[in-house]
Amino acid sequence: MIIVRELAKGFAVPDLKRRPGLSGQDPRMGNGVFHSVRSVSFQARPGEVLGLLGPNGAGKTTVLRMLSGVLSPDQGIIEINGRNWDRQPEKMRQQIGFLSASTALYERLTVEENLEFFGQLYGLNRDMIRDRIAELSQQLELEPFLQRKVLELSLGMKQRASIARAVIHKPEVVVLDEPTTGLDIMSAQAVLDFIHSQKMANRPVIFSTHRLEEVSLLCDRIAVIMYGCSVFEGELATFAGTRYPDALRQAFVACQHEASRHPQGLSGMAG
Ligand SMILES: Nc1ncnc2c1ncn2[C@@H]1O[C@H](COP(=O)(O)OP(=O)(O)OP(=O)(O)O)[C@@H](O)[C@H]1O
Repeated sequence: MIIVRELAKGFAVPDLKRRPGLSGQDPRMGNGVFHSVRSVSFQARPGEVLGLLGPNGAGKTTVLRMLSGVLSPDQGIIEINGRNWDRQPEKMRQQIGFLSASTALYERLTVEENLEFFGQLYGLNRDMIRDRIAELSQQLELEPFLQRKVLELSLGMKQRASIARAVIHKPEVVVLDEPTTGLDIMSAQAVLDFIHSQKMANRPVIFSTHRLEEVSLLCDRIAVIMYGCSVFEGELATFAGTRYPDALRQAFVACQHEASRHPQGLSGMAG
């Protein structure tokens, strides 16, 4: 189980007024600091899939980077299976499998060589790496291109190989930042099937997406983030009823309108 409570993260930014893409009413601008994430909370139990939703720039990637140990939070708690890891980024990396747009593979190595390399980095022995590659090859349909160099792969193949890299160490929690963005239908489906397989294996999965069909297909819970605050956290059905994905779209748009009306005073709504 992963519990995230009141995470916050700000970045020192010398000239906030000149930052592109920020609306004049964005309450996150401070004195030389942009408070990218102000207060985000959610949880996912074993076998639950949690969708992280929010408009561009809401703070989703920043939250996920804190979960992965890439960024340390200014405030808040990240607890995995009863232990608080947020001040131990090295240990956190062992607990979490994190995929983001910057999860890189060595282009001149084959997929299998990449997985062996990253498996060794995580301290897995030869047998463990072999078993894990076999398991992930099946889950992510990697067999046809395991022996191919990464530079020869399509975007969809690369993404599946990157996911395998991210979870080679069999983490407790899987965290995926927009895992299907830019993928064709078959590759996106392979990624969604993988998320489902993690759910079946009783592992919590947290993923961010702008695709509401994916949310309605896969998610048990959602966390909606606006201006760096979670404005809803709870079961999908509580947020949007059961008529997906139309009702979900309507609920999300209504939530965004409401948040834009008083962005300073956002407070969470638990479901
Ligand atoms: N290192 C940083 N320094 C300054 N500002 C940052 C930094 N990282 C993120 N931000 C800002 O924090 C805000 C939230 O960014 P983030 O990438 O977390 O949003 P997001 O919800 O993932 O957006 P998208 O859906 O477009 O991917 C943005 O305004 C972004 O420019």
